[in-house]
Amino acid sequence: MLKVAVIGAKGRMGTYVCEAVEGAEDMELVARLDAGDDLAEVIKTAGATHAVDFTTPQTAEANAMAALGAGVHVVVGTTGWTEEAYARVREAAAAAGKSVLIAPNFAISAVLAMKFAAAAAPYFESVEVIEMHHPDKLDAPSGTAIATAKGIAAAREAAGAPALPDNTQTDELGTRGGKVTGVPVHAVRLRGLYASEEVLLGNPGEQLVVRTDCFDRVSFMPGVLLGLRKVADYQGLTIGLDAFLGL
Ligand SMILES: NC(=O)C1=CN([C@@H]2O[C@H](COP(=O)(O)OP(=O)(O)OC[C@H]3O[C@@H](n4cnc5c(N)ncnc54)[C@H](OP(=O)(O)O)[C@@H]3O)[C@@H](O)[C@H]2O)C=CC1
Ligand SMILES: O=C(O)C1=N[C@H](C(=O)O)C[C@H](O)C1
Repeated sequence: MLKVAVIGAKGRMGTYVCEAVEGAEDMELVARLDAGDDLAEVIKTAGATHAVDFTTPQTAEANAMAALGAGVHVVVGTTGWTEEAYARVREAAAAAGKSVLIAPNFAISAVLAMKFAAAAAPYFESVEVIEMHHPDKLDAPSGTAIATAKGIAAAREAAGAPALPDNTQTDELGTRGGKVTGVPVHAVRLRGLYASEEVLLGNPGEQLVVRTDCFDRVSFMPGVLLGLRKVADYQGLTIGLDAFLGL
């Protein structure tokens, strides 16, 4: 039986995660943690084996460190990570002998969209990413868009694809988007939307669109439960759910 502590339990995602863990036959929800709680103390006292974090880009690293310090495996859905923060968590996980999964997106449609976009990217002259979210989101661009752009850039580099064509001479307002590893990323914040992403790939006379839409937070729950079930099987830090899906 996995004994799970949920960090950010009162949040939009945390509420769903608590419900999903409570509904899983092989899991027990042993702690609900929020801002102001002594994470390490509560996690230890509750006898947790695993912690899940859905909090804020400003707090996720410290929370992961506290959970590792309390001796549990950690699954993180919070976005806004830097390469330096990944390195610090990788080191802490190795020192603690525990495993960590940090995944920018737990929805199968989004994980596959990232894979499909990377697979297609070397075959097109142009690629741009448009992510569209609810306006309560704290970070832009989304963690998913950053991971998508990095995957596209890596695939193009491995294939020896040339730089993306763009003859823009002036863009004082930054309307050509932010460049993530050279790939333009555009962020839309619109009431009524939840979480969508489109990757536009263009060649002379043709376009491919890879699109994922999450309409409800329930879409992330199978991935979060899978992450909890599998994280201990993978040593150290894993970034992205794709490894756990055999992708
Ligand atoms: N990987 C994925 O598949 C997904 C990732 N996300 C990411 O998850 C994160 C959370 O999103 P969402 O649930 O919408 O955000 P919310 O703002 O709804 O929830 C965040 C929660 O974290 C709590 N919190 C803040 N600081 C701390 C802290 N130091 N310790 C413990 N709890 C704290 C907040 O409490 P309070 O309000 O009291 O400050 C709040 O309850 C975001 O980074 C988002 O991008 C979202 C969806 C899917
Ligand atoms: O904040 C959200 O809501 C989401 N955040 C994640 C991200 O930044 O990619 C995943 C999903 O898009 C929902």
